[in-house]
Amino acid sequence: MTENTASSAPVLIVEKLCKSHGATEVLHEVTLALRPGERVALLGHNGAGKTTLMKQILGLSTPNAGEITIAGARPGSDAARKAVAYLPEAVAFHRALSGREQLSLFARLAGEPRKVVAPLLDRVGLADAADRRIGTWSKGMRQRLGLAQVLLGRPSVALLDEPASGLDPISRHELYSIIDEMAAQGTALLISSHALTEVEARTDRIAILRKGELVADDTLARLSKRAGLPIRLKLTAKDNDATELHAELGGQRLNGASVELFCQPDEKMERLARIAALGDLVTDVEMSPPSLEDLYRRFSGEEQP
Ligand SMILES: Nc1ncnc2c1ncn2[C@@H]1O[C@H](COP(=O)(O)OP(=O)(O)OP(=O)(O)O)[C@@H](O)[C@H]1O
Repeated sequence: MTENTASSAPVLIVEKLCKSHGATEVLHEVTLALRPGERVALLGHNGAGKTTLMKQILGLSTPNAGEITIAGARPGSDAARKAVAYLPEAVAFHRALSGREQLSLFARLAGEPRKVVAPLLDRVGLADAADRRIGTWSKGMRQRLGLAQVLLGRPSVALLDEPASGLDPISRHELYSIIDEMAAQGTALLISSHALTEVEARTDRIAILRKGELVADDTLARLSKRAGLPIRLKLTAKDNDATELHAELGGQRLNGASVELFCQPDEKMERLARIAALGDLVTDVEMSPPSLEDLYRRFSGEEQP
């Protein structure tokens, strides 16, 4: 997130958006705003409505109620189409074209000069494969070409639907560094994902859709606080014998050598002071705050709040 992000006006505003397919309501009063440079993870179970929300933002489908504004424009208008870029979950390209030909075509459609194509192919790691037919490429390579297309128009808003799917660990790492670069240049990114550990470290905010309703939209730290999930403390005992430590502190013994305790964030310092007072009975303390996976379970309804 850029430094002035917090003070700038949102570039994407979704207000009380409702969408039904027949009698089924797929999105219910979804409200969400993204400021320039923000990276927001959009999480939710299969069928929660993530792709449907992106389609409404793109103007590919019309909502039943509510409003969307992209850089001041309505979805589907020329101004909005210029401002927003989309990487679909399954990227499809012309298999007979080479990567360079396909991206050149996109550049022409976007009104960009041909000279932007080679540096972009290089940026997404496709310089060597650029002149081979896309039909011979792996899924990960096609995904990278999709990312080059997203970068092409220097969009104000980028919607990435499962961008890491099909990518190997190194490519995933590169993907997130491209996402960081786009954010640093002011693009607001909405990134749908099931890869919780990845988005935990690489996004500024977490939005969770549950059966079409937005049940969480905040930073990981604030969501943790709101959920009141406990912190885990794992203590290693002197001489790998946890008998005395367990008698002092209670909790759960692990392999006879460690003790596991859970406490609320506001009890943490008091617990640590008590542990420190035990002197060399404790040789190590590991502290783990709740992970995004724990929070996701809580907010997505796998576990009742
Ligand atoms: N054109 C359509 N007609 C009828 N139902 C639809 C249509 N498009 C989506 N749906 C339904 O809307 C719900 C939300 O689908 P959506 O694709 O938005 O979910 P998602 O969160 O993107 O899921 P996934 O993680 O599996 O990609 C699903 O129950 C889906 O079956």
